[in-house]
Amino acid sequence: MGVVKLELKGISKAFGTFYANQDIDLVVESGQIHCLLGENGAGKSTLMNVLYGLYEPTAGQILVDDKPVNFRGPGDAMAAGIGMVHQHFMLVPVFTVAENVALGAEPTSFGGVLSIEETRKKIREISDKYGFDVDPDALVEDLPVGVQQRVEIIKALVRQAKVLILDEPTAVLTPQETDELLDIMRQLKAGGTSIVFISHKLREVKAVSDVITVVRRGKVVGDAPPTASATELASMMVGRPVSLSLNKAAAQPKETTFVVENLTVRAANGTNVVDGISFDIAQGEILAIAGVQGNGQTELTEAILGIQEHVTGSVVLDGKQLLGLPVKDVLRSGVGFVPEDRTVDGLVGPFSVAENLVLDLYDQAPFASGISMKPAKVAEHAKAKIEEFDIRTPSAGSAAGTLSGGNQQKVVMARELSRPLRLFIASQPTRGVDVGSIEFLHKRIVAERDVGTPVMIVSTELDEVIELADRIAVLYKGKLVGIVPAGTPRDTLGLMMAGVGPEGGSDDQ
Ligand SMILES: Nc1ncnc2c1ncn2[C@@H]1O[C@H](COP(=O)(O)OP(=O)(O)OP(=O)(O)O)[C@@H](O)[C@H]1O
Repeated sequence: MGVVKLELKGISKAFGTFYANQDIDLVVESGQIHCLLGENGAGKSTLMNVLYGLYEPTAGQILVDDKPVNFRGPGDAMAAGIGMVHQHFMLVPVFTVAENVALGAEPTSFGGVLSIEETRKKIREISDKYGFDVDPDALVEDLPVGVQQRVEIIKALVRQAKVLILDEPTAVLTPQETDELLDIMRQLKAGGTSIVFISHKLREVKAVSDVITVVRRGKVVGDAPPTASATELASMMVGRPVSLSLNKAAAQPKETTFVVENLTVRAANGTNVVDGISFDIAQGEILAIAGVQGNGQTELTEAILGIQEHVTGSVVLDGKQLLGLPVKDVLRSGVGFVPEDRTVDGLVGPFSVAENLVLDLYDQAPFASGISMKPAKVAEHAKAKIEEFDIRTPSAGSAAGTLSGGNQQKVVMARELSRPLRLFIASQPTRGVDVGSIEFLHKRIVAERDVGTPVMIVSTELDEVIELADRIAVLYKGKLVGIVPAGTPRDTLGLMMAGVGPEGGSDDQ
């Protein structure tokens, strides 16, 4: 027996005196894809954590098939037929798919522990039914992200989930993996599974949702049909009209001050993950590096920053060779850097928002004099940046790690864009950020260009590349397929991302 109807009634969740959810009513009908749409920090993940038994609500009730339930943990939620796939997967990399699926299965949740043999059989059944194409004997660490995500979905389905919560599942996927996931969601729905889907990408939301509930600042604003336009949805979630296109002025490039020549990064297995790359960026110009994730982007930016080993070639900024310098000296040369994974490299989670906003500057004027820090200056700076970048945080003293994903991203962007820069490098600058804040951050990046900073954007989002770039360099298997001007047709860029040069020749060997 599965869940037919799931109802949240008057759910509130407070952290201290701050209410992340306030009196939320939501009904998820059987076999529907129900989207939750809302700004960063609106309270979507918090609500899902309440529904999955991770947080106890401060007030309100959850009803499964009209009966009140009380979840004391995810085990209870699973037993009631609710499954959740988190953004950061909870898989053991060195185990096989079947071992991961069998792991931690609670006997009561589906009427008995499964043997590995039974688990493999079930995985095959589910995989065939929904077209998952997952091998139960594959090692998880060998699987692409998109397939690992399917393993998480299988885990939930083996535990007989009838309601599946997917919290920003496409944030980590390539465009092709995203299309495949949307297809899987449609198949699951056809099989009677309901899905609560969280995404900031309006195109996806409109493509798969049956109903869209918009939340703002912890409260439900209302429902919208998937036929609503992207602009309507955006303004409903933000509470003001949002412009979805940037309309930036043409670049006025000046002197070329950043030059990369023949940059090569050799991996432990002897292959070149970055293979003889050369490009330059002028002051007042944005070069976007496009490409499918995993084609050398991470290694390229890390090589420039001085984090990678086995790097050869040349990286010159303002006439100075950066290769071989410690990271600290690279940053002190005026390089602003937004890493692709903010939780690992961008923030110190237990530190406050205010401290994170001065991470590279805490020992310099005006935030320090001699060896003593000036807390009043740090607080003043935080107040200004929180306002300017619209960082939704209970206070400047809150630990950065407790902020919502999109707001953590805004902290990193605010910090890096708030000092005099000679070069700005941002990887996935708007990952997990809502449409209203994307509008702001994109304008801010263009403003940095317009004060004369060379800007390098690395993005797997073609929309973002097209929006921001003055020139576009496409990376494929560690090599540059070509550097083309802004305005190059999307189809040409798509082909280049698959390794086909701008003139039509294949760069694949
Ligand atoms: N464990 C926690 N402790 C304190 N505050 C928290 C905690 N978890 C969330 N919050 C606060 O609750 C608010 C809502 O966060 P939540 O993660 O639910 O937002 P969201 O809508 O999922 O945002 P995003 O789109 O950026 O992921 C945030 O302002 C955050 O600071």
